[in-house]
Amino acid sequence: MPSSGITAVDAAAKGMKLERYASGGALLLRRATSAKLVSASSHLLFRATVLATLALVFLFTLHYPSLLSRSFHLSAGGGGGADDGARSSASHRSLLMSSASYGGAAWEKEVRRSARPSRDGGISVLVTGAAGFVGTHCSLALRARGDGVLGLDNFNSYYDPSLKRARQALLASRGVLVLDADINDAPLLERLFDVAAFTHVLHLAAQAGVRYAMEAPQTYVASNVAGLVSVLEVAAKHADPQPAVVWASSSSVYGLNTDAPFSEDHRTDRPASLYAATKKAGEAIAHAYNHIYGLSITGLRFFTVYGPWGRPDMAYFFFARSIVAGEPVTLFRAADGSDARRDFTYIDDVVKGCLGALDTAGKSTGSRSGRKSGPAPLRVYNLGNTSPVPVTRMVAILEKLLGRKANKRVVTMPSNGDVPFTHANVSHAAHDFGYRPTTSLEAGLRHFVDWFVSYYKLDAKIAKPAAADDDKPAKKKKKNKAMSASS
Ligand SMILES: O=C(O)[C@H]1O[C@H](OP(=O)(O)OP(=O)(O)OC[C@H]2O[C@@H](n3ccc(=O)[nH]c3=O)[C@H](O)[C@@H]2O)[C@H](O)[C@@H](O)[C@@H]1O
Repeated sequence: MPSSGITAVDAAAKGMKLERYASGGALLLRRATSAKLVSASSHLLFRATVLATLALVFLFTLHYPSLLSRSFHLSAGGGGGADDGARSSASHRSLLMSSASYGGAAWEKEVRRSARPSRDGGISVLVTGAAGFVGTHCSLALRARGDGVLGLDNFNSYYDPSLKRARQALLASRGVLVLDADINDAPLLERLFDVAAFTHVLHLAAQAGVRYAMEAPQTYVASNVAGLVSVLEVAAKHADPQPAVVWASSSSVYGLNTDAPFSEDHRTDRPASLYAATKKAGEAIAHAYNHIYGLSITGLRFFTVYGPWGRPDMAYFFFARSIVAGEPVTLFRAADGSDARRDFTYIDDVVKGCLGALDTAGKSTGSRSGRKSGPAPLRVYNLGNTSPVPVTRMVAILEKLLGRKANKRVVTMPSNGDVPFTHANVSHAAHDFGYRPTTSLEAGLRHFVDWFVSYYKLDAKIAKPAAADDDKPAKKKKKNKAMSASS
């Protein structure tokens, strides 16, 4: 009988192991409980796991020290406007998405692959703000014609980062890599220039938005001033050879200028917002880097760019949302009672302007040694539509396309940095690289609404007019009782 007094059947039933040993002729029964075995093996497993984790952390820290600090940059920087939770979770996700590959051989290979042109004579462009609105469209267009494109974006939460992620996915499907990285991360920028021979930088990363500058002034300085300097520093002093830089300035630099249409020769010393002031500062900074380091620099003054994959912080975009949701839209009227007007410019026209500017940029003349062989190009161009439209008209077009009336509230323009009108003269861009905007606001907003409805899956909610004629005034439609129509 077993010395324990427990039968084999009982033991089996209780999950015990019975083992028999012959020792000195006596039958010994040794009992070991499953619990003990499990406990012993999990201790071993736990120790092994801890050791392996420590070893991995040690190796990781040795190989990717900059990544650990980058996670701080990403969560501390950014545009703001959304809660910190969203920002830090976006940063955390960014870290996860990039940590596997930053800095290693596989990462370098991917960077080179994305930056390499696929056509003879193609250019290689580092696009900052590549997951932004203009950045996405320019990157796609460059890629489509066989140029190399490597994108950077910090995916901040100034507006919905999931839209930026969707743009990133679209770019990835076309072979364009967009790294989670901040333009103020100078070591990373240097590393990129060591890995890939960029011929051009299309610098579009910025803190955009005129009115938000009153809420978060420091983010404008960090992105539009410090960030620009960071990019120009690397392009001027580290890249070898120096690339040509094309960057996004803004129509807002014309500020309180009253001469119209706005020409590049007009005054730009009266900005109406901090946003405009940082863009104006950028133009002065560009002058200095061109002068000292022989960097070829082109500033593009964009005029209220709109279209598919656009920015949700812009009026046409959030007006569309409000119209669909039946929420009020607030329209600003100039102090003299006139409607505010904008030279709304369609994204495809702007993309042509950006590519034209890249193609005609001309070479930088400086080198790492700090000497320049002669003067380099320094240019600035308006990229507008040349036909300002009242904001009230923009809303009327949206109403027609969405098949719903807006619930309008008209107020006198608050003192928020806005200017009453913009109007571009584009003769310099037309002369130098054949820039000719061709898209009417009606046609452009139709493309936007098509995208908007499909991206946000609004088809069921919106009965779009079958074939609205863009250029004729809206026909009277049956009033949908569910829609509010006060003005
Ligand atoms: O052209 C530019 O340089 C600038 O264009 C836009 O700035 P903005 O023209 O002010 O564009 P929106 O914010 O979309 O405003 C468009 C118009 O709608 C008006 N608006 C805006 C918001 C609102 O609630 N109500 C309203 O009537 C504004 O006064 C303005 O006349 C961009 O937001 C800037 O980043 C860009 O640099």
